[in-house]
Amino acid sequence: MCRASLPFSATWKLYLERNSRCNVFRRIGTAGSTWWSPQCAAVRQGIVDMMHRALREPEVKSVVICGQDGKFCGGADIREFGAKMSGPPLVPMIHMIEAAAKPVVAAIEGVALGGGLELALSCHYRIAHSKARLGLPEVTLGLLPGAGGTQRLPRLIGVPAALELITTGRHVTAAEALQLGIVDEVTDQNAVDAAVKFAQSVEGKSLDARRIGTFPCPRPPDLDAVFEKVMKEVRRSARGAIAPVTCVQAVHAAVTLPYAKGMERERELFSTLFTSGQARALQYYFFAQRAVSRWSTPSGARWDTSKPRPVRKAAVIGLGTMGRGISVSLAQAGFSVVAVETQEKQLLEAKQAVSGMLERDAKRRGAPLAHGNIKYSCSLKAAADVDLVIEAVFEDMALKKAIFRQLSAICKPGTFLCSNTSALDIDELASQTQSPELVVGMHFFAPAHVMKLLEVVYGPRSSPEAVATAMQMGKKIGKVSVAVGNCRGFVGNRMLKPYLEQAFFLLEEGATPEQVDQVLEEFGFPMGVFKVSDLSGLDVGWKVRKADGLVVPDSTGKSARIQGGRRYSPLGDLLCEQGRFGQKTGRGWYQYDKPGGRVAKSDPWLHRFLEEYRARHGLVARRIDQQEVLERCLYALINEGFQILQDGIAAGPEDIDVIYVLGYGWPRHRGGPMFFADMVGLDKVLDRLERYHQLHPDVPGLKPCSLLRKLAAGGCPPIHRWREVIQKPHSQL
Ligand SMILES: CCC[C@H](O)CC(=O)SCCNC(=O)CCNC(=O)[C@H](O)C(C)(C)COP(=O)([O-])OP(=O)([O-])OC[C@H]1O[C@@H](n2cnc3c(N)ncnc32)[C@H](O)[C@@H]1OP(=O)([O-])[O-]
Repeated sequence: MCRASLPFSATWKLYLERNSRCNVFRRIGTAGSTWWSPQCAAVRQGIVDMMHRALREPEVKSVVICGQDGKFCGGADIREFGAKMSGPPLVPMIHMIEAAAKPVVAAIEGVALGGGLELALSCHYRIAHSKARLGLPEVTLGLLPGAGGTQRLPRLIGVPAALELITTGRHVTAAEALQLGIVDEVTDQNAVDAAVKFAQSVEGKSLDARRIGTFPCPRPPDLDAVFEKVMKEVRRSARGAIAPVTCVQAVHAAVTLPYAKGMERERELFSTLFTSGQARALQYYFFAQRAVSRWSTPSGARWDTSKPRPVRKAAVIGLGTMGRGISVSLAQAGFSVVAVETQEKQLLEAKQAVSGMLERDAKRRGAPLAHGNIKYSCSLKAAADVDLVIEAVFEDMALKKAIFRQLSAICKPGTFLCSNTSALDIDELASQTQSPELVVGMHFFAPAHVMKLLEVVYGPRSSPEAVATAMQMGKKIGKVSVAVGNCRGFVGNRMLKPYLEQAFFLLEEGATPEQVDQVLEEFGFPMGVFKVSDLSGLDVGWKVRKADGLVVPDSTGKSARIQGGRRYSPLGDLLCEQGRFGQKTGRGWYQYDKPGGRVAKSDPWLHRFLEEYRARHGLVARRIDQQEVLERCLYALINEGFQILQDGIAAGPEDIDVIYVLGYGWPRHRGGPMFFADMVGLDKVLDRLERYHQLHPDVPGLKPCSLLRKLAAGGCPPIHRWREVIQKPHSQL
């Protein structure tokens, strides 16, 4: 319950009590509550009652609303969305605060997010601690600020700034909030004390100019053009997400309608989003991203029982693109880094490149330069005294093995040896060392200093301590780390294989790269599979396929379309043989204006090549519709995801979904591949896979995995119950 105290003569403090780290509304009140839950109803009731008392009692001249333990409020409790709302409604409560005849001041410490900021905006003044963060992140949960945020913020800070904050959900610092005019004062001292002092200083003054709901909304002179431009931009970057677009509509209402009508419009739009599948997906993803830190392995090691060892000094071996990005990430996080590249010339180039990256980043963030944290060396011996090594040399097992053997001899006892391999066997690398329990994979994604994802790969011999240390290290450098088992390609790249394979098969059967890419981009991927292939270089996969012995002609001299009894498409290999490696050579699945060009253009050569290829192999092109493109690519990938769960390579569907959203451009508003399967319906996914497998019996990737069958046979339990089925291998569910 809210409680009031009178520590300062005539100012009441309304405490928003909480007992959690984030102070969401659920936890305002000792048991925790949301605006919708009974406990939160009690909180709202408490605020309403206390406000009534404060307004009634003549000796009270002002009110301060604050959180406890240094946090104002993180907004509504997402877990409890959907529960029936009881108690005083939120919006009238906010109106009651705004209409109060005595000054109400919000003392913002920690965070004021979502409904928390909306509450603060209903106060007449806002005082923030300098370390506080403020924002309306509802859009990231598939919602819009539904308690007046879309109507008050533009009135307070103007339409362009409000649109930017509401459509991105970006948090701002207290300093930026002051600059924008969201808060009235920022303090380094105790914000509650400052707010109380401030409240006392404005007692008795007119509040007419302080009620944001009564402000006219500033109207840009070229209103239609402004909104048209913003809408176009938001639609483009939203890639099918509806919440950002709806946010723009809500802000438009603030400008074009009187306040009360604007609030009605906000409520209508909020209700539409609230029940949408996208909101479900984004809220699932919010928790999935947090769930992956509670990792476990099939051997029983767990996040809460395995202790990481401190790492102060780390070495990066190999300073190609990945090694440079990793060095930058480590240096920025304050680790002391030894960067090793055996060739002097490459070392010098890498040093310049890393310095440039650090400088640009420091400038962008206004942060101090982290140059001094990195020492460069041509010798592996420089890694002798580090606590952890990340090897990032070429994807070549023989080379990596040699390095692991040397590192094992050079490094001090207890040094963790990690490999940034994207697919190779961690156990094979561990077997080269004297202490295989210290070996894990740390698979970064390019560009390594930008991409948020890290796959931490444990082998059968990796110790829980090694996994815990790599996971913690990932967290320290700002990554979302996901612990995964050891297999070819781990989770992300393993699932990519059947997806790519289907894309190639579709070309053989009559599709074009443009058609496949368009379908995938309309689904929400930033780039279709063929554009990604051109960007990352076709030669990468070609090298791997050659090493795997797949690039061989058949008995008639044509490139083989069956390998090891299963269908194989040599299309990628044939392009590489023509020197078409993608953007870097100016030609790939598309053409570019020059080598290194970025804008993909349809290439008539490629279309002719496909026709000739089909003719050579006796394939007759057919019309392939959008649904088939999507289902074959995505369901093959999802099927592999189920196989990964069945094999225990990922502990749960959340791990896979986080990997796909953060590492492979899976649209966040679709939750991730496993969540998407849940939304589509497991029985439907199974049915379609069965059908496609009947049509293509030589494609094992289309054969539904037994876990999928089991889940479908068990009545398609919701995604949060899949773990129960996975953990009970014999369960019939
Ligand atoms: C009518 C309309 C009203 C309004 O417009 C709608 C809203 O307000 S929508 C809401 C708008 N608000 C937002 O979108 C704010 C979303 N939250 C955040 O941005 C960060 O959590 C916050 C900055 C608050 C703390 O960061 P941090 O210190 O790094 O800590 P952390 O992130 O690790 O979280 C700690 C624990 O709290 C959990 N949890 C957190 N938030 C919520 C929640 N809202 N709910 C439930 N739970 C939540 C989180 O899962 C975790 O649990 P666990 O079991 O330990 O894994």
